[in-house]
Amino acid sequence: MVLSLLSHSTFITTHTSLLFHCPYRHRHPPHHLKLRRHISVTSAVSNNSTSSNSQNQPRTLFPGGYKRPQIKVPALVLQLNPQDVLDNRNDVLSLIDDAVSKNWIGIVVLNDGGDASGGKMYEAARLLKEVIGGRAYLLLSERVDIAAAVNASGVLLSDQGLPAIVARNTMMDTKFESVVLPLVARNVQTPVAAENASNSEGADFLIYDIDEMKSLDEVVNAVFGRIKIPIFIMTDSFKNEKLFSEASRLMKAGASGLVISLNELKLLSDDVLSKIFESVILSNKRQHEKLPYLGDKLRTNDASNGSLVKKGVVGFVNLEDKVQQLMETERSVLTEAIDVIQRAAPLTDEVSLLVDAVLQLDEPFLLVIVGEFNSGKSTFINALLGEKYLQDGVVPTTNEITFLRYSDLDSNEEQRCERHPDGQFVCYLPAPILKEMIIVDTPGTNVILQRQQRLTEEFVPRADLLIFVISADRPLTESEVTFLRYTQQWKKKVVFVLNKSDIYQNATELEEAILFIKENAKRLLNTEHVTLYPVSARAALRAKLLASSNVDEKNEKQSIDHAHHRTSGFYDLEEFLFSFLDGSTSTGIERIKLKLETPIRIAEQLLTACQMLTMQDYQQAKKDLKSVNELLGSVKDYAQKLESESILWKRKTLSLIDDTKTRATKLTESTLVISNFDIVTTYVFRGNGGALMPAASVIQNDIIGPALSEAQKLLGDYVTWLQSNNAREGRSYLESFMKRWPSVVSTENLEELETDKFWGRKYELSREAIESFNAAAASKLFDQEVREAFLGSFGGLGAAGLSASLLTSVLPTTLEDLLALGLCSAGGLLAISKFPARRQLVVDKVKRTADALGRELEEAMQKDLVETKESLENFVKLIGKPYQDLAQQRLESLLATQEKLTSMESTIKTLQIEIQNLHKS
Ligand SMILES: Nc1nc2c(ncn2[C@@H]2O[C@H](COP(=O)(O)OP(=O)(O)OP(=O)(O)O)[C@@H](O)[C@H]2O)c(=O)[nH]1
Repeated sequence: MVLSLLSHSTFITTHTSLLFHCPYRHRHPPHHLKLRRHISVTSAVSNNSTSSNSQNQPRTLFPGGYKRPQIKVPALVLQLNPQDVLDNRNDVLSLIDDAVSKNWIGIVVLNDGGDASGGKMYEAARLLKEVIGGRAYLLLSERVDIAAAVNASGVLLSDQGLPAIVARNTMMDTKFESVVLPLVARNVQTPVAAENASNSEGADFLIYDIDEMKSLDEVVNAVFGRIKIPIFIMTDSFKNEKLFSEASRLMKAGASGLVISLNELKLLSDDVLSKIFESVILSNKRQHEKLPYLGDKLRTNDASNGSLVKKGVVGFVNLEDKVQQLMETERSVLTEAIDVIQRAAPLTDEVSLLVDAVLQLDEPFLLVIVGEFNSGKSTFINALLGEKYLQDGVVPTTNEITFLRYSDLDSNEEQRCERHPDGQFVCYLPAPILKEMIIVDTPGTNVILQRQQRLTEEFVPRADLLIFVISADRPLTESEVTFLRYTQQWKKKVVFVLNKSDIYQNATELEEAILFIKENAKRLLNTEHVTLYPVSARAALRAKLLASSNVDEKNEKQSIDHAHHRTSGFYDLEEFLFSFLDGSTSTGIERIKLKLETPIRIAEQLLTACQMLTMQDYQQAKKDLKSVNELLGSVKDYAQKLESESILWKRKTLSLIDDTKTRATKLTESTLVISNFDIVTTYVFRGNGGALMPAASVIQNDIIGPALSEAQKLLGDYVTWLQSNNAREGRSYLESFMKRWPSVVSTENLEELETDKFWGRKYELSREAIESFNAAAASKLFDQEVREAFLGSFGGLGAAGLSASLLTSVLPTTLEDLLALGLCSAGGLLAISKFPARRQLVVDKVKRTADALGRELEEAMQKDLVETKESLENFVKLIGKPYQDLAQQRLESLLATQEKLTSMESTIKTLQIEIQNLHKS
């Protein structure tokens, strides 16, 4: 299950919420716009890090921070001047709309037009943006400021223009809510400039200006093969009649497309264009090479495009059929999207918005009336309905979202209002307009009661069209502006109603108010077309009521005439609404588009939010995995530390052995002296067996005995040191894991981990080694060696020879021994001359025995050390493994989620384009 780890109840649980951008967030808790869910997050570094992350929301979620816009290739880039747009706007915009809808044009570049003022460029850009929508990218030449102001997709910089990074950062600063990087393209004329722009600058695509077609070969060789970003070719040398062949040639050679002017666009027939594109798609290998760079998404896009097309969008003659088909496609795509969203963020509350919106696809259009309290919403709705169905008044009257639906009641029947189990308040009224649409009355937006305000805000995403009622006595208040901005987060279409316009003294006052609202709304909504109707809802209602009442004819006529002049705006608005309901008009198609787009926009927002959450989780999971790996890896450091500390223990042990060796050697040397008459005679005559001789007793009692017990103690301490070190480290690892990931290293799991084996383990080879060294046996051996040395030398001499050695009692050294013996007994000389060698043999034997013991101990100590280290490593691996596996799985599942979200976004985008092209069917 995707994010299954997140639901692991015993993980550290942090409440994380992700906000859609909400203008009210500083004023009250924006609970309505939270993507609420509980995320169980693990943090190895700090358990608090996640909660603080969630508070400082990252600006983005995509690797490297932002999502890169994808450039469709092959495509045409249309480059035009502001004046081109402004001079003949309707024709030009419709031409562009057409070309964009057919997918010929992927990018529109608006030049700064040389002497064109910023104002003109801004105006032209807004018009273009409006007509293009999300179907193609709009880039402005050089003017980063205007690009940011009109929310264009990016900028085209000249060869000498701003550095790409500066342009990108400037745009990003102004588009802080966007997770899509602005596009930065560069105009180049030479291969070197092209390479610089693509490599070091990081431009997204290039427009290559070729002076002469003859330099094409140079460009092909030096540029196309080496530069990976899309390159669109611009040249004056296209001859219209030859355009097709030249364009095909260039694109087959590797160009991503051509830059064309408005005039060229006018001349290019669909036929020519489709031939160019087909020939390129069929034969251009570079196209395929580019796909990996452009990302899998493009391929998915194409695939989903194809699938949408296959599903029958193309080929419908009848708009209704097409709408029906689109709706079905949309329903199935969105049902899948709901599934993807629920899996990606299981506790997302807002998914219900999408569920509702999908269910409502079949429902009539949702016309939602919003506005501040007391602006006249209820009166306005009553006027639309032609009856005083709703209460009006100066105190806030609407506390609930109220759906007004059509019902076939006869006029005598009571109107029926009921609260539905899902919390909706629905009133069934017999007003004819409700046959075509559902009107939704909402609580005023600046009410002191926050609940009502939130209700309205929450409802905004579901609206197909917002009627924003502004009261003439306070046109565009600050809170209205804030609310308006918020509606744009959901990209809602807004129609303004300036109500109570009867309070203006004269037409000039009214005109001024209209101008003021329109100008400000244009800026706020970033659109050229602001629809505003000045009305007097009260007068319109009165007129309608009068018309339907039984007053005498003369009065009636007077009243209606009187009302008419005050309510003409209202009739215009009604006309607009009726044309809106008529699918055969352009506003009617607009309504269908809006209706179809409502769930799409919700899905878009939810998917973006899910991407953010998933990215946060992904980063966290990566940190977790890194941290568990580090923790596991740190055992090696510990082992190294243990190893180096153990050297001291070994040194101590070896030096003890060494001391003992020295003392034993000395004793041997001092014992094996001929002048030790007593000793010699005792050894020679006592014969084998019996108690140890004094020297051997000294060896046993004074040298080996104490040394052994000292060594035993030392090695005992060493073993304890190893064990306690291991126990301490093991426990500390266990605590670390338990503290950070209590669910994984739970006490229950521990039993399974058989930690007893770890804790109960003893490392005692060294102690065993020393204990197996037998002091008595060693002393006995020494005794024998000494005796053999004496016997071998003196055994055959007899008493005479031996007595001669009396002389030597005063002579301390071996040489003197020999000299003395030589003088006294020439016959003994030969026998005795071998004595020093024998003595040396004994000494060497003592040394060898000591050295062997030293080596044995050292080896045993090393083995104990290695076992200790291994057992700790195994233990840590054992307790860390479940988490390591889990963290790894989590990472993989989050990656899979990201892929699904991205592919869903792509499918939805394609669908959205289909919807936006609806008017072209
Ligand atoms: N002068 C004038 N007053 C109007 C007009 N329309 C409504 N009013 C008055 O404005 C006040 C508020 O009208 P409502 O229709 O209750 O306003 P509302 O926006 O529905 O109020 P809430 O539901 O409380 O948010 C009432 O006293 C209406 O009579 C109009 O066109 N002209």
